[in-house]
Amino acid sequence: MTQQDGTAIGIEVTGDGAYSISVGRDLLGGVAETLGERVNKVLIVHTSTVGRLAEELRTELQRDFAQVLLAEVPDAESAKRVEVAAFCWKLLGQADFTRSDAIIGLGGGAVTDLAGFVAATWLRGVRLLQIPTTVLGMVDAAVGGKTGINTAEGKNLVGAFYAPHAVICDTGLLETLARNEILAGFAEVAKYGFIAEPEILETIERDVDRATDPTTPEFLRLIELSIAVKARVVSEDFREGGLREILNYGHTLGHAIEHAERYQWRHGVAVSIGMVYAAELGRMAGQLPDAVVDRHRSVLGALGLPLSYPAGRWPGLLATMQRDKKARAGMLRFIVLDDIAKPRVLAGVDESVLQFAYQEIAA
Ligand SMILES: NC(=O)c1ccc[n+]([C@@H]2O[C@H](COP(=O)([O-])OP(=O)(O)OC[C@H]3O[C@@H](n4cnc5c(N)ncnc54)[C@H](O)[C@@H]3O)[C@@H](O)[C@H]2O)c1
Ligand SMILES: O=C(O)C(=O)C[C@@H](O)[C@H](O)[C@H](O)COP(=O)(O)O
Ligand SMILES: [Zn+2]
Repeated sequence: MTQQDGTAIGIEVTGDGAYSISVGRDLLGGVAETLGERVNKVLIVHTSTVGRLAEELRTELQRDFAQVLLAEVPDAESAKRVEVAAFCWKLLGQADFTRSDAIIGLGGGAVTDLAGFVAATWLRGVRLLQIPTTVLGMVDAAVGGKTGINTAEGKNLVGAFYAPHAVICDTGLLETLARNEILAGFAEVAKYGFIAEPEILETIERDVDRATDPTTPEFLRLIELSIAVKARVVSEDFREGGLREILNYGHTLGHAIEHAERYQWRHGVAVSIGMVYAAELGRMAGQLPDAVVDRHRSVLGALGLPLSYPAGRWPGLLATMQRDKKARAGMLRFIVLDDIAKPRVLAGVDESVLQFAYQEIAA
């Protein structure tokens, strides 16, 4: 991490398609420069919840670029549909967007996943600038180059690995974000604590209110620590050949819960339950100590996140998990911990053990 000009921290993702993630406040004045001179036209993909911000950004960018268009898309998970991607492709086609033009994803993780997918697929790839406006987008969705949409069969089943040109995380944009959205984002922050960075867990345990208040130094530190873990992993394994799978901690069951809830639940909320399940599995099928399992419940509980799910839902969840991207030849794979910051893949576990672990989180 390098301090840039006193206001922004720069975190680098290295390897093919290297890019920089800036974290700080009042950073949107630098968007035009970040996009670069070769860009001619810009499409800003956003939802109505950040509509005013999108308008302001458009006005600002019109000084530097020939054409700046807005694509307002449906809110939250409804944005991650092929029909919405097609709507964006249509706008790009009608405005004659070429490979020297650019797309901005401005919004939560759902918007940045969609905008990233549209950028990856339009003309097989145009410049992408991600400007996340949620905690979850800043620490996770917008910063790692995984893009995608859902299908009727499951979550993120269509997508591409596509590196952004840059990511700008302006924490001032979080001022309008609802408290429950901040806490949902903290599920992914806690995930980094469990898989890699104990300081994150200690900071939440010390004072959860300060940790989750976007105006405190503790909050900023947690955002930076989280992005740093993600950047380290993505730099080493952009296309998820191995190491990157650890970022899916809690997601095998989490994605199945999102599917079961018809995507009406927030991603982080589902992942919270998924992490408690993964911890129980790590205890039963691995060697995770009881105290660490308890710590999952205390940290996630302190964040006000759910820890259990109805007992009768197991058969449906199991069927959905078989379609998880980590599954190989019908064999389910989970990320479990041997201890804090010691993640590994667990594969080929007997279904009875999977169900037994589920009983521990069943409401
Ligand atoms: N690509 C990845 O690596 C990755 C990682 C994690 C999550 N994700 C995806 O991210 C999505 C979840 O992202 P999310 O939690 O940001 O949810 P989201 O995008 O649905 O946003 C949550 C809500 O906050 C609103 N909002 C956004 N910014 C706001 C602001 N500044 N002020 C007021 N309201 C605002 C949105 O309109 C929405 O209603 C899921 O689809 C998940 O699969 C992707
Ligand atoms: O960046 C990654 O890699 C992750 O797994 C991050 C997750 O938090 C994220 O939800 C991701 O979209 C899940 O990936 P998927 O490949 O299982 O859809
Ligand atoms: Zn996630």
